[in-house]
Amino acid sequence: MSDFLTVNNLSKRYGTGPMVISGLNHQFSKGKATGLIGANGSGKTTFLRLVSVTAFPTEGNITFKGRSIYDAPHEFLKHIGIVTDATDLPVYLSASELLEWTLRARKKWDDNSSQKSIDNLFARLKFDERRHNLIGTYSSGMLQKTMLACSLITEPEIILLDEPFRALDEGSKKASIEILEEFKENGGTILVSSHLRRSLARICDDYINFPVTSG
Ligand SMILES: Nc1ncnc2c1ncn2[C@@H]1O[C@H](COP(=O)(O)OP(=O)(O)OP(=O)(O)O)[C@@H](O)[C@H]1O
Repeated sequence: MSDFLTVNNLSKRYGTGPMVISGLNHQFSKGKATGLIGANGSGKTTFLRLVSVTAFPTEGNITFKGRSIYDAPHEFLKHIGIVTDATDLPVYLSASELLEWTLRARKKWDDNSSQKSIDNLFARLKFDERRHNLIGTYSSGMLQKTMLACSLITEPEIILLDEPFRALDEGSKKASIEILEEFKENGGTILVSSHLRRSLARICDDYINFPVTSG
């Protein structure tokens, strides 16, 4: 689909600093995964912030189904799941409670089936009984699994993943990739960043390379 998620001549600088992203054009398609590849500081996280409407372009635009995502951010964000590089999850909830809260906030909670869906997703991600402990006690891998589960549980159209495998052990990484492949097979779109191209080889259909700019 040509008019799904489109990046038009996108540029971003912070304040009066150098351009971090310059004139980027790209079309993302349904059911495809795109790797965002580049060295540290090349602008991958900045690009994901622009797509998640937590930063705004200096020039250019991003459209979703023909409409600027900056015109109606909440409408757009209903369709999005996000795994960021931040770890500021609510420390006094458990992962299980956070997913319940997320489904209720999106008005997708179902008394009959939602708890089972949450338990199944955590089991597939190899997240054991500690998912019922408070998030404040979690390791970095457990935080990453919590965010991944949170991004998937609402069945979004697009997921944005910033280095989603960084803290995962091999078994959990393999399990996560299988879940992401299934998400794609069901028509989901994935934007995933990494500084290591080979870590994305199994799921990505194409790539955007982010060069480091010196100003
Ligand atoms: N809030 C900000 N204010 C000013 N400059 C910023 C801000 N956030 C990022 N930058 C700068 O923008 C550039 C790109 O940073 P960004 O975090 O997008 O890169 P990245 O490719 O995600 O890096 P990494 O792989 O290390 O996470 C860097 O030079 C960084 O210092």
